[in-house]
Amino acid sequence: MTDSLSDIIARCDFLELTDSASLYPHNPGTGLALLQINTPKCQATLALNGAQLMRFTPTGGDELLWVSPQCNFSEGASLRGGIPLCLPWFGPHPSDSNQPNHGIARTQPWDLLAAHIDEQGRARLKLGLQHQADAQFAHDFNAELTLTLGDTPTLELALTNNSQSAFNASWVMHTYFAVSDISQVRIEGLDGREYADKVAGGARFTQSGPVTFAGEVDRVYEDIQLPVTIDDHNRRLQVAGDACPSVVTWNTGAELAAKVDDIGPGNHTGYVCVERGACLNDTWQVAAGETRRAQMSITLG
Ligand SMILES: O=P(O)(O)OC[C@H]1O[C@H](O)[C@H](O)[C@@H](O)[C@@H]1O
Repeated sequence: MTDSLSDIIARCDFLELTDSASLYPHNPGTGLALLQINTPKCQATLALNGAQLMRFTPTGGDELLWVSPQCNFSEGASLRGGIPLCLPWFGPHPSDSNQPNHGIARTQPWDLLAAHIDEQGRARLKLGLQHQADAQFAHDFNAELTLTLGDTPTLELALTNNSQSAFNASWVMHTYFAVSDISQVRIEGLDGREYADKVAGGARFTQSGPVTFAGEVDRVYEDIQLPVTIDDHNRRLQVAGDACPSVVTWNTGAELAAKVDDIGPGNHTGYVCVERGACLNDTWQVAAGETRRAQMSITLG
């Protein structure tokens, strides 16, 4: 039998159950339970809704992640900020436009399966989601997300096909990075690579130089094996992936931000999404009974 959430929290003095009303008092929503993680190395906040890391602050350092001032903290909502996990499809559903964008994992309650401090003083939390075949996704699967929170965060995904036949799964770890000003941000490491431009209906272009943000940018790069770097004037962050060949770069720009309820006018300047996963031509085929694994890590420098 697995331990309950309250058993794990009672055992782990670095975990504390809190809620969005306490941590985000000005945000909309009916309220959401949040888990606060405090260790000598970092302070972090996790929503069990979506297994979504909302905040990550290295001790003595600056916050890594952005949460929209309009993020709707409600059960079953998609939370605008932090690191949503889009799974088992990225973007619109491949065949049914009535299904939600970006899959079902980000709006489901996940179970906290285990938590401990490892020998290097990092908090490790394992979360799980069981899906039974239904109208949204016609295969049983089990997803596990393991967060390792030291001076920097690492996220590992394990996806197991529990059904009798293979399925396709596209997914990304959709990180909202806090930036000083989007107009100053450059994403390095994609020069010369082809991308699908979602702003241009998926037309393909070749990246020239770093990605910059003078308006809406929504691009998917495939088969990227090396880390990409976010240069934000004040700091540089590396986003590395193991078995995360796709990179998505996204910011609404001013015009679209004003139309998106949970972003709002002017709020696009504070974030850049640099996402890693497997989508478009990198989509996973997961055989019956197979487990696929991937890892994303974020480091300074
Ligand atoms: O509004 P959401 O469903 O959270 O999607 C937010 C964005 O996610 C990704 O970055 C996609 O590439 C964008 O096309 C999408 O607009």
